[in-house]
Amino acid sequence: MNIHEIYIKRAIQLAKNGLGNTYPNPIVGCVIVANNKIIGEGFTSPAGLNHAEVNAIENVKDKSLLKIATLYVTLEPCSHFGKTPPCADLIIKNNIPTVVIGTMDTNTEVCGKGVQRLTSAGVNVILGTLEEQCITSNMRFFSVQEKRRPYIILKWAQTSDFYISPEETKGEPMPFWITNTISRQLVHKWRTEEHAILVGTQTVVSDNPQLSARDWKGNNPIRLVLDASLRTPKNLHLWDDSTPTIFFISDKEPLPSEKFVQTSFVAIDFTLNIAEQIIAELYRLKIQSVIIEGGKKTLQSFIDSQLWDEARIFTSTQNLGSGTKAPVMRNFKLTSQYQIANDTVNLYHFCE
Ligand SMILES: NC(=O)C1=CN([C@@H]2O[C@H](COP(=O)(O)OP(=O)(O)OC[C@H]3O[C@@H](n4cnc5c(N)ncnc54)[C@H](OP(=O)(O)O)[C@@H]3O)[C@@H](O)[C@H]2O)C=CC1
Ligand SMILES: Nc1c(N[C@@H]2O[C@H](COP(=O)(O)O)[C@@H](O)[C@H]2O)[nH]c(=O)[nH]c1=O
Ligand SMILES: [Zn+2]
Repeated sequence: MNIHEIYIKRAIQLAKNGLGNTYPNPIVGCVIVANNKIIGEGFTSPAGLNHAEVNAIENVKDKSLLKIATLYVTLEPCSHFGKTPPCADLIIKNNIPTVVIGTMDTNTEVCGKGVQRLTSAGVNVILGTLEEQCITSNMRFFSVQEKRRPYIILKWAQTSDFYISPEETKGEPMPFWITNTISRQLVHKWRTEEHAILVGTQTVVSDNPQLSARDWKGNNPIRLVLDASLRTPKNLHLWDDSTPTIFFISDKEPLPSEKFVQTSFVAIDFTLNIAEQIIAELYRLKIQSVIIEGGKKTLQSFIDSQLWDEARIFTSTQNLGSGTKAPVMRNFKLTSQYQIANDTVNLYHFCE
């Protein structure tokens, strides 16, 4: 690894601190180096607040060092007035002579313009250090830019004989836990990282899920529910209006007359491909990622439509013998595997 790669790698680590807090902005990390020492570091603050470069520059104690410093940043500095002024201008104003950039910003408002602004002010710009890793660190943002859809993660828990739940039981709806409590806490961490979370109607009716990240520090994702005929009983958690929630309902159904603050409704045609329609709607809403947590029919709709990027599957050691079968995977490659006590986590990526 050369010296530029070492500092960009550190900037990638910093960027990850912003995961789940910056939507709809990308996550960016920035490191400022002078005399072979890091003199400032920063990462993107929540949307509307400081970009990574601003935080890194603000964190430099001795600002006189900026005129001999190199600024490392994972994504091309912005050049437009969004909710904050352009970072390229701030770099120029502080007379930073060299900027090393991981990857270009494909957002049309920025693409190339940040670099152009810097070079025309005489800044020495070095492009493309650890480019692939910088793109991967912002896979949600780049999915929206390039594929014009959110990054899609499938997640489920199955028994060793491939069931995701037992036969329907009567009584209060609640989840049947297959995984251990540590695995479930990891799922809450994952929820804080994604922009939205989706489940199908039967999961809501059977499990009464909350879909919150209550066992981890961070933001709750936007809850998305499939509910063609609005058959979810009104006493279930998803109607509690406690967090932004979107019900996907049939375009043949009337919209509910009740007033909500954080709950809204989107009509789709349930006779057509629902995965495609949901994803198009999420793109329109500028949602950068979605974790789909079941059930079988909903997950299978996305698998069969080849609309997913990652699948995170827990397998426990218990057997159920009967119940709802796990979805059947297609177009995948196994990319990693690890244990959480008795649970095995397999990570798959989509491949054509
Ligand atoms: N172990 C685990 O990780 C998980 C287990 N589960 C379990 O899975 C079970 C539920 O799974 P499952 O029965 O498959 O149900 P789903 O939760 O996937 O919901 C299915 C319903 O969603 C709507 N829907 C989903 N996909 C489509 C489509 N392509 N076209 C039209 N409508 C669609 C339909 O609603 P409608 O009928 O209203 O028209 C359908 O009946 C529960 O027992 C739950 O406990 C659930 C999540 C995770
Ligand atoms: N049963 C099962 C899962 N089930 C998923 O978690 C949802 C419940 O979420 P919440 O109400 O927020 O705790 C449930 O509806 C289903 O989507 N998840 C897992 O990690 N392991 C498990 O064994
Ligand atoms: Zn900026």
